Amino acid sequence: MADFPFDVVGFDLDGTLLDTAYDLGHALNHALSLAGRPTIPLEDVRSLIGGGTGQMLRGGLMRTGGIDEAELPGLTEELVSFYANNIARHTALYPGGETMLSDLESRGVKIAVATNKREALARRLFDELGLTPRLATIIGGDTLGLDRAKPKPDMLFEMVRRTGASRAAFVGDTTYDVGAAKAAGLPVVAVSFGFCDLPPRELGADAVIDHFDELIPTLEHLATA
Ligand SMILES: O=C(O)COP(=O)(O)O
Ligand SMILES: [Mg+2]
Repeated sequence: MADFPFDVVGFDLDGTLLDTAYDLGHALNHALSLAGRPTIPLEDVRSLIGGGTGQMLRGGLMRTGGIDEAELPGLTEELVSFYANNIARHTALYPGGETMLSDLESRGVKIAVATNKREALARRLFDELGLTPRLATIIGGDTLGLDRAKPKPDMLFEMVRRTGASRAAFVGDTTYDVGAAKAAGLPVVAVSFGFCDLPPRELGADAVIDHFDELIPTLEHLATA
């Protein structure tokens, strides 16, 4: 259908397209154990996801006694390597994700990803889930340099450039996503089922959806509003 208002829809990864909380939490707790810290419950891990692996580890260490800057680089690598080897044990698309992606594809819309996760981890995860061939581009938090990660707009400008989008929208779950999209001048939809670092309706998105079934009608509505 050529009349869909957007030719590219970009997605955040963690807490938006994929529920990664269990596998990320498992990796964080592995790193905390190596540091002699207590583990933290999965429910508490969710609020630490969105700023990238380094931020999640810092948050976990803060909650369990504080950060020792000297041990941070080594622990980060331990976390990343454990996560890479256990990346898709319990990770899956959120409900309705498969249908929503097919519906966008059938309208000729390109699907892109801009995540603060390291690009190599994102690629590995999408490869394991068989989703990589469906993605026009994958931009990670380190792709342009960590200083240009969301909430800076750079990753979304790069997404538009790489996909040749004439009209793009973005979908995310945190202030990092909404901040980046707004700074890049893109309409943004927040998902209330993600890791949301603020109550979803306070994220400042142009619309909030509670299920992926709502995404296509919401984007159509946004384009005419
Ligand atoms: O790994 C993270 O903490 C963030 O990743 P996201 O940008 O896909 O939410
Ligand atoms: Mg996210």
